[in-house]
Amino acid sequence: MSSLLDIRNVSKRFTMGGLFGRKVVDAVVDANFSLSAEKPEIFTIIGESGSGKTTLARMILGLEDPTEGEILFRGQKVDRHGRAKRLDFMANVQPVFQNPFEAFNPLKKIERYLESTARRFLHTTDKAVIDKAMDEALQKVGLSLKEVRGRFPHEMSGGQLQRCAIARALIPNPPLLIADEPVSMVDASLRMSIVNLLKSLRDDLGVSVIYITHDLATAYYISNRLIIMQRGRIVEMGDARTVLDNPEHPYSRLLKASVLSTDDAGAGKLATDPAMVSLATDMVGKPGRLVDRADGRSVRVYEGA
Ligand SMILES: Nc1ncnc2c1ncn2[C@@H]1O[C@H](COP(=O)(O)OP(=O)(O)OP(=O)(O)O)[C@@H](O)[C@H]1O
Repeated sequence: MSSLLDIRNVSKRFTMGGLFGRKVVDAVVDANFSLSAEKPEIFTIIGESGSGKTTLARMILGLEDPTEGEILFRGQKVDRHGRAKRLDFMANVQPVFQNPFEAFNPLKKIERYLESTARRFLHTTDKAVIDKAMDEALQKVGLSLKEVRGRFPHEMSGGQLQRCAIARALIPNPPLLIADEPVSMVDASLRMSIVNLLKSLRDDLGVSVIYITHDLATAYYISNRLIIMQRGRIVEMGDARTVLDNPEHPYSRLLKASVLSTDDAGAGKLATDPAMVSLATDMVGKPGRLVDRADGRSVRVYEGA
C-alpha cells in the first residue's frame, strides 16, 4: 500500500533564553505514524493544551522543521525551503485553522481570499475559470459563490466563515487537510455541521483529514484512527473506537474521565480526581516504549510499571 504521509521518528525541541536561564521544551518526541494514499481517513490527534498537537501539525504543514526525524508526503521529504516545491506541496496539504475570524481580514471581502487562492494554485487569471473553481469549492461545503459574493467576514456566522475557510482550502483539490481545532471557536449549535462536513469530505470526496482536538466526543464520532499525546509523546494509538471505548494508558483514561473545567474551556485543561491525575502524570518525561496490542492499538509502557 502506498502512503500519503509518513511521520518517521519526528521530534521537535524548542530552546529559549540566553546563556543563563536556558529553557528547553521537547514539544514532540519521536512521533511515528503513516496515512495510506488509498484509504482516506480522519486521523485525529488528541491531547490537552501543550501536548504538542499544533507543533506536530506545523511540521506536517512544513511551517516548522523537525529537530530530528523526517516527514514524507507521497514518499518525498517535506521541504519548506524551495518556493516551487513549496507551492506544489501546499496544493496537496492544506490547513484549516481554529479561528475563522482570524483567518480572514475583516476589511476584505471573503471572495478575495478565494480568488487569490484560485489564481495561485490554478495558475490562471481567467475570471470565468476562477469563479467556477470558487463556486465548486463553496458547493462542496454547502455554500455557493452567489451567497458569498460581496460579503465581509463579519456578515457571516462563525460556522459559515469556517465553511468558507474550508472551501478556500479545497480549491487546489488537496488529498490532505490539516484541521487544527476547527470547531473550537464555532458556536456549539453549529459545531456538528462542521464535523459532519469533514466526514463528508472524507466519504464523498476522498480527502484525508488530520483532525486536531481535545474534544473526545467529536473525535469519537468522526475519527478512523487516533493518537493520544501527552507532553509531546504518543501514549496510545489505534482505531478510534477501540481506544476510546476502553483506553489503556493512564493518561488516555484520565482524558476520558475528565471534565474540562469551564473557566478553561477551549484551553483544554484537565480537572478531575487527583489520584487519577497523579497516576497519569507520573510517567511524564519517561520515555517508555510503544507496544503493539492484539487488538491493533499501541500503548506506551514503562520499565518496572
Ligand atoms: N515557537 C515556540 N517556541 C517555544 N516553545 C514552543 C513554541 N511552540 C510551541 N512551544 C511549546 O511546545 C509545547 C507544545 O505546544 P503546542 O502548541 O504544540 O501544544 P498543543 O497541544 O497544540 O496546545 P494547544 O491545545 O494549547 O494549542 C508547549 O510547551 C509550548 O509552550
